[in-house]
Amino acid sequence: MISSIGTHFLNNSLCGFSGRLRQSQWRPSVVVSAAASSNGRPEERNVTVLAESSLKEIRDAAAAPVVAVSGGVEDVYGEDSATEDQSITPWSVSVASGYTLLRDPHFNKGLAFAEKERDALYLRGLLPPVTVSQDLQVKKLMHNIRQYQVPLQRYMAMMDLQERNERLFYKLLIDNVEELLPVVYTPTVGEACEKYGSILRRPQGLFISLKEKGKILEVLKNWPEKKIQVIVVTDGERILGLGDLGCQGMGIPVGKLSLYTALGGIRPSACLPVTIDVGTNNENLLNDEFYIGLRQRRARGQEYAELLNEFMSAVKQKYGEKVLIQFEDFANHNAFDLLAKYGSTHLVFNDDIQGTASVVLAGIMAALKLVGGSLAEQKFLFLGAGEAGTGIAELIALEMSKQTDIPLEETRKNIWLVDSKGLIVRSRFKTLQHFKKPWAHEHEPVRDIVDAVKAIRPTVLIGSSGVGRTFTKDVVEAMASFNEKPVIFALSNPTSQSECTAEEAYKWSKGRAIYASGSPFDAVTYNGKVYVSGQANNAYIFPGLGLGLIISGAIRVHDDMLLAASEALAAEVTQENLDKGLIFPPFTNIRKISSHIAAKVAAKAYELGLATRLPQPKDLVAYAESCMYSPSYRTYR
Ligand SMILES: NC(=O)C1=CN([C@@H]2O[C@H](COP(=O)(O)OP(=O)(O)OC[C@H]3O[C@@H](n4cnc5c(N)ncnc54)[C@H](OP(=O)(O)O)[C@@H]3O)[C@@H](O)[C@H]2O)C=CC1
Ligand SMILES: CC(=O)C(=O)O
Ligand SMILES: [Mg+2]
Repeated sequence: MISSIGTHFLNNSLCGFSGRLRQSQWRPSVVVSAAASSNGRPEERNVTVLAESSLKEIRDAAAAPVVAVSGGVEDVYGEDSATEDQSITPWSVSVASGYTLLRDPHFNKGLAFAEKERDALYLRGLLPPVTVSQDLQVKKLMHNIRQYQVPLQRYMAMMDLQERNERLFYKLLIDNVEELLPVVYTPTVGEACEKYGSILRRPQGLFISLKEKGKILEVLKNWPEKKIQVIVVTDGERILGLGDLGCQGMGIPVGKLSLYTALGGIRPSACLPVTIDVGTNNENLLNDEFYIGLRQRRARGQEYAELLNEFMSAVKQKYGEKVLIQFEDFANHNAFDLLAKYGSTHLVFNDDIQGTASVVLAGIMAALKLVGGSLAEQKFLFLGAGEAGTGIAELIALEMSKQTDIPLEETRKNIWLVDSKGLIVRSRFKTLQHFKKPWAHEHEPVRDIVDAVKAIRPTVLIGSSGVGRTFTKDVVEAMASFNEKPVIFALSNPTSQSECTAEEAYKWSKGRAIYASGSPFDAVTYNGKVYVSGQANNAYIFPGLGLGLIISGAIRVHDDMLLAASEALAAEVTQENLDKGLIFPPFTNIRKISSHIAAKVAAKAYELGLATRLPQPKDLVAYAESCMYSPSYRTYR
């Protein structure tokens, strides 16, 4: 009898292989199995699962004559076939039962192991007598987490759970998404990254530093999972609005990928968080004895480009063409170039540029139902002209152009941006970074945001500067002076960097603002009325977008997919939401929303000829739903 825990590994296994093979030529990814012997105890037997690429080598080697040096039966370890001066691998055979099973986060169920499972899997005595349901475990954990007053303690409790019992972690997160999103994601993940060195217990994700140059493919092979579908990678240089956190940025890919699973239904084992460590220019970290990254200033230029290139090539070699690589929180001087460079060779997506654009466009589409008028009739002003600002601006201009047939160069003229030097105008053209140049319109220089608001008279004001409290009372009052319903997005994260709070937006606009923020704010009561603000965060988009790319087998990301995602998200905003002033649907329905986004994105991939999973499923929403990971416990034989 083979333990069910091992069976899924067995499908592709190469049982009983014998042959001569150098140790370095093969590497089993998993060694698992329990087979009952006559006395009913598990008999350890090795079953190896080999990477596809290794199979040919193995078959070739198997065909070669066998020369065993130490006698005995030829075995699957290669031990017998190694010469005495060759080193061999001390394979450890683990049986996923008993004590080991309780410590395996993929299979552990804690007190939810049923009586039969406790017998079959040698758990008797290792657990107290009570058997509980997963729902009761969720209830207990929520009770425990609510006891922590400090958000970082809640974050650590969640990370501990993820390391202890993965399915329970995802069930908890999915069932309590509104309450726990701010714990595993912004704002708390920001604080976690700042203190990552001190709070780190077990490293999560894959760290690839300059030390691994020339060996990145080998490093990827160290990751225990082989079938990766989504990678979120950062180099830690622009973590939220907190700046350069170096290697400690790992909290971001880990957090984003937990949302890929919880909100988008991507299997956890298919997700790989990566931090590329090329040093940090953060003096505090360089002088911090607990800092976990390379203690050197950031590599730039060729050294940086070569490491990234090696990473991108290794990923494609190891996981194939269809692995989605999400760039996250790179500084803008690298982000745009990486997206341009790898956009034509890999399935890449920059969340800060593209995901943010898609979510904000969705929010604007919904806001227009409250404000009235078409997209092309709006005038936009941004504070912040980096990845988020120019990414959103470009997608809005594209959508306007599609809606009106007016050329893109013309629709861009409805959109103005302010950076740290003031309004982006034609006279600054020569000195502007390339991504700002399309926005350099004719206008006299304007230094401050408040003056820019008065000069441009936007209907929509968007904060993407990473600097908190920059939408002052004067700014919001100016917006409210010429807009019946001023639309204000304060996108910067975490909460400390928000351009203005929800309370400030409602109070200073006398309750007339339509407001959304990157990090969540509690409902606000103003003049006896309760205002609920939406969360304008790319977390609405990337999980569904990623699911859509995966289920269609897309090989490239296209702007039209971002527009499709925006439309799908905007369509989920109900009249009831709008009546409360909400321009985003509640996160409680996010898995349903993600399946709709995925379906629209996949449909677009098929339409554009970028899908490889054929034939196209008839009902893409139902197909997307059927592909989503469920965190409910499985029954073990
Ligand atoms: N809600 C969401 O989903 C998302 C939110 N964000 C948030 O947006 C913020 C910015 O991110 P990103 O665009 O990637 O960052 P970038 O560094 O690419 O861009 C920041 C921009 O803000 C400008 N800026 C900085 N300080 C000021 C200031 N005092 N006054 C005016 N402009 C200023 C910079 O000007 P200059 O170019 O002159 O230096 C730059 O143009 C971050 O806080 C991030 O967390 C990002 C992605 C998604
Ligand atoms: C949300 C996000 O991606 C950011 O703040 O960078
Ligand atoms: Mg980001």
